[in-house]
Amino acid sequence: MSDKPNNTQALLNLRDEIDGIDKQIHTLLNQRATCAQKVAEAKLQDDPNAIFYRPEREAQVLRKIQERNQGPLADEDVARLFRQIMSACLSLEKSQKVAFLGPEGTFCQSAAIKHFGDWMQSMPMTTIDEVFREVEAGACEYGVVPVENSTEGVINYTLDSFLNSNLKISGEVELRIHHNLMTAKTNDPKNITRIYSHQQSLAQCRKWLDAKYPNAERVAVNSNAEAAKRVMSEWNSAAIAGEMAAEQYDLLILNDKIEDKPDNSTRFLVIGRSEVQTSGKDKTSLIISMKNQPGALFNILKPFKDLKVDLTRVETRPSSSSTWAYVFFIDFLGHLEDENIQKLMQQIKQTAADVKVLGSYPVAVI
Ligand SMILES: C=C(O[C@@H]1C=C(C(=O)O)C=C[C@H]1O)C(=O)O
Repeated sequence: MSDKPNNTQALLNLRDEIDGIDKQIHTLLNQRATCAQKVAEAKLQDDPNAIFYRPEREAQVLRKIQERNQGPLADEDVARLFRQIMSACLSLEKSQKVAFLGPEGTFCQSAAIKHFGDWMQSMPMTTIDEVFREVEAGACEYGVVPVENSTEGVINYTLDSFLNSNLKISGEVELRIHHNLMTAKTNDPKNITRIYSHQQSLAQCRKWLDAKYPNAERVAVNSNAEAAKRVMSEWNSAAIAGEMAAEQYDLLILNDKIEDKPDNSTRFLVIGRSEVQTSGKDKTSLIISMKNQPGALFNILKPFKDLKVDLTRVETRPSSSSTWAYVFFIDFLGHLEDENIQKLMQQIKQTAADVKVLGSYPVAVI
């Protein structure tokens, strides 16, 4: 019998129990990974050009995890763990190249990692247009682009990119956005006279900046990560960016969570070249151009009411075809394969001048 105090023996016994559980988890993880490899073989037998990433199936797995979770781990935490397990399993089937609005350290990269896990190959692009082009050209399987922020509203450039693209929406990611003021570790905060960030981030922190740095010059750049890169070499500058950018560029966070609205979040879209099957809890996005006649908008929206389809977003954008003409970006709950959505599409196509389906995809799970 050990002469150590009783609680140490209890501790050792519990650690032995954890070792036994880890052994089981380890065995099961490799069993699961072996299954995923067999799924990949089955996919290839069915179609030599098989698509390995199946967003609908991943959404179903994550929903089941959350539904049956008994704790003590929180539902979202367990789902994030399984997100990483699926990411590792998918990488055994085929590594996924994912383009995002870079450079390294942007919230867009954080959204890509949240959705695809750590095993995907993230490829930073300079502009949203470049993300679209990389996926269209087949250089990347998927792309992640920002589409709306809870404070600043919709990101028009992303919507406009869909007007001239054949890409489909494969998924959506919601990310809580915390902005931080950061600077090079060698800088003296008292010398800050210029603050860099994306124009959306400057706008989301406007009140804080007005209060703390009313005289500092505010310079909008392509992305928050680019802002972080710049201040590495400027003694009198600071950047507003995410925690990931501070780590990426070894910067000192002077003030954290400086966004004016506490629930500040950004929604990102996952874009790809193929359609997504139904997951059981989906969303569909369309671009609709209307005939220029009285009641045209009413005629477009009436079928949604009649068929009880839940509209989640309606945005208007100038049409690229003619001056003063508009198109509508419409999101609603349901999948194109659903019976009531098929009825809805028939009625919309009768009244709209043109309908472009951007895709049906799972509602964001985590
Ligand atoms: C195993 C599969 O392939 C991939 C991996 C998945 C997983 O690890 O659960 C789920 C969907 C796919 O992205 C599958 O399609 O079932």
